[in-house]
Amino acid sequence: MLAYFGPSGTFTEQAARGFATPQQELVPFDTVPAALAATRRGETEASCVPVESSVEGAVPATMDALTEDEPLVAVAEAVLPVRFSVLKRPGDEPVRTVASHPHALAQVRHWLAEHLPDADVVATTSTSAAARAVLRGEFDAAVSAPVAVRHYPLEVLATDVADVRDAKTRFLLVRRPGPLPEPTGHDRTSVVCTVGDRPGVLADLLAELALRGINLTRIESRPTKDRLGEYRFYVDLDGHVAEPRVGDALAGLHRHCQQIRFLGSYPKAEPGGTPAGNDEFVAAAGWVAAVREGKDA
Ligand SMILES: O=C(O)C(=O)Cc1ccccc1
Repeated sequence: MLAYFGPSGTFTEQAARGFATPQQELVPFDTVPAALAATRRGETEASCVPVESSVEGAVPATMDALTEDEPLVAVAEAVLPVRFSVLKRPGDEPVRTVASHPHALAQVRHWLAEHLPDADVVATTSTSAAARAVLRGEFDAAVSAPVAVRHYPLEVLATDVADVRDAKTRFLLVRRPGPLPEPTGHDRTSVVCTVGDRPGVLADLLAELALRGINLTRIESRPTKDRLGEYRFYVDLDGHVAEPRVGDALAGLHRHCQQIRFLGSYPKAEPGGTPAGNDEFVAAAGWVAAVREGKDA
């Protein structure tokens, strides 16, 4: 069974369908923490959750839920193009309220200002939770994934709605810790670093990557929630922990962090980034090993 952030008809469901094996059952959960909790309890083999949007940045609910409680590790990622459909109940009633996930609302602000300027905008847990609520009569319209209309008998008011063309969202498939995916030469590694309050600590983290030629693809801070001004850093970098340079860099991060959590090494969904170029690191590690054994100098 594969858990996903639902209910039926979310963008996350589309991503989950891309990950699922033909015999794997997909199970929707109304929140990201609920989906992840089912995987932590072992009730589902894996969870598919949204992690990052090219327009709105990180999905805080996912970042928090991956850091709190028992560790889960990403084994795959997917990147989906995001365009919205606006759905309403059939009929001529005016649209006074529009609902959706905050990331969706942020991506259609201009469209709403132009086409539904008087409507109140309401945040829901997901885009399809908004469609479901429209069907129940709680709101008049929902900003949804185009597939939502297959799940909810609503009328399409508009399609292809997006203030930003070519918007994309990245999703992760996470499991309980176990064997890692094999390195492909085109991987991403994610970690969360909790650091103490001292001058230069962030520069120390970045130096571990820079001096090994490792490309940083994302760094985000989130409050630890323990004390005002105390943050965690979410770091995504090019490469796989099995590569000597990445392993060395993670060991370096570990030395600078009060806490560090490994969130996975997994194949990147899209081309780009720096090529691995690991040969000199492998050669160097081999030389050190030989020196230690007294076979080289
Ligand atoms: O609510 C959904 O459908 C999701 O999967 C989260 C989301 C919201 C907006 C854009 C992309 C993903």
